[in-house]
Amino acid sequence: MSRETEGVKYVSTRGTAPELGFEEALLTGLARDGGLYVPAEWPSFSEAEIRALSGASYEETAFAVMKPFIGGAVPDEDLKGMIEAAYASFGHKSVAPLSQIGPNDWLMELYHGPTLAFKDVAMQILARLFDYALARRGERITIVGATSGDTGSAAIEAFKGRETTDIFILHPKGRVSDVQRRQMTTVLDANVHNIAIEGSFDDCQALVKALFNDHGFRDEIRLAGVNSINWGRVMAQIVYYFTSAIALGAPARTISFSVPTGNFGDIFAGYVAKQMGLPIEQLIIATNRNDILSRVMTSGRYEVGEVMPTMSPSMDIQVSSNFERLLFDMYERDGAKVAGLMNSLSQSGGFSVDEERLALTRRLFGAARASEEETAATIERIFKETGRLIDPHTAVGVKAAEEKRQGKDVPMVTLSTAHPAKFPAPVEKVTGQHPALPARMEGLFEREERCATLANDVKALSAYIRERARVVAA
Ligand SMILES: Cc1ncc(COP(=O)(O)O)c(C=O)c1O
Ligand SMILES: N[C@@H](CCOP(=O)(O)O)C(=O)O
Repeated sequence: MSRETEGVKYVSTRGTAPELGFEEALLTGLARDGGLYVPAEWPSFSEAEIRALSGASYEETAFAVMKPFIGGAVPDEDLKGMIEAAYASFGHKSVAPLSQIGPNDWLMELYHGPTLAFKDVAMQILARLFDYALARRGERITIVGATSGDTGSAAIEAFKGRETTDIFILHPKGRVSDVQRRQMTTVLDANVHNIAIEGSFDDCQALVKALFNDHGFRDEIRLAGVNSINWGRVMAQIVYYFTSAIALGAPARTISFSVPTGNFGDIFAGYVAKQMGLPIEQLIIATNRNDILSRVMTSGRYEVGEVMPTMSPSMDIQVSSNFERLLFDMYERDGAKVAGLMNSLSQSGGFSVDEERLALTRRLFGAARASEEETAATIERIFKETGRLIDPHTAVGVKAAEEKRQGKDVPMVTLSTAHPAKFPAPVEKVTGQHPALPARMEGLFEREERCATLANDVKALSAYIRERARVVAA
């Protein structure tokens, strides 16, 4: 691994925004040319360095994996302190434990954080990194984020009450589960603002991007992002690919992962782990019937359609932000090419990927889509075979793993991205069992809710935020 990490540089996938250091990339979110920041180079670990992590705690591995992306921006002792604090509240001391569901099949339980979904793993450290940087600079920011349910609850939990930050979270009205909505709207801290948008998650995400692309507004409210457009989110998610692969025998063995996918952030973290030297055999893109990602892998055509509601609502997404980061690597980091593809996406709703580049990508990525019936049948089967309740997003991952796995000898880890109690209705319907919320969430359904409703209109949204954000432009 290169020890020369002092000045880690970040570049935009569209090639024209300024290169930034770690802290600026973190606070900037979306690049000013509309692209996403990625490190100028992927750091790499030797086999011996990966082997040395066997027996390390989650926190120790997190430090080793994230440090090369942070460089000198945070002194080691401070970073270690933030990592310890981030995971202290998790309900399992391994943070992301593995449990076996078949002879060579595993679930990685990513739902032991405060809001019961994998987003907590990154959000808990991200909030601390933000606070650290802002306190050092004596600055405040305004976070605006889009959620299909889980990012929003994790972000609100991580940023509530923080002096440095106001947070505005947009969710698609009526399209998140009751537990997800209440996890957001019952947080009444003065710096938290929930907004239900009359539209889909894609509309919410497009509104956030429009705010970022309005440079005047962006500078005025000191806009920052906590969606996976923010590199810090992806960075923190790389860690659990390392901990799980090492627990199952890496670097001596290769491991495959099936990843329930919507915005392509979580699976992109797996791709980065592979670039860093982790021996990953296969990464399976698991989608529900909003299957734009499985279609692009099969046909090469990325074509946006209507978002369809499913029992895995957090993945009801068509415009998948982080696919742009993969395209950047597929096109040898040619920012102009990526900008062209993204332009065609916004002008005509789609673009095509060259067949030869796709063929190379398919060496690592498989893709499968689970229908609603298949998702329900998988929840039922896993319950019958193992006595476990799994949530519908996890079920999509398990189904895709069954369909796409190559080689029975390679351990297959499905990312279990949410606790079943976040989506009780479909789980209870097929198993007859009601997945209970943990005791610490008792009273969630009795608490007062606070949430505004706005049309899918960027002007109305920016006016609403401007009135409430406490940041005043310098
Ligand atoms: C429970 C759950 N599973 C899977 C996903 C998909 O993750 P990603 O958007 O990183 O692909 C999400 C949200 O994004 C989620 O909330
Ligand atoms: N499924 C997500 C959608 C937003 O994705 P992100 O990873 O880009 O924040 C959610 O639950 O909000």
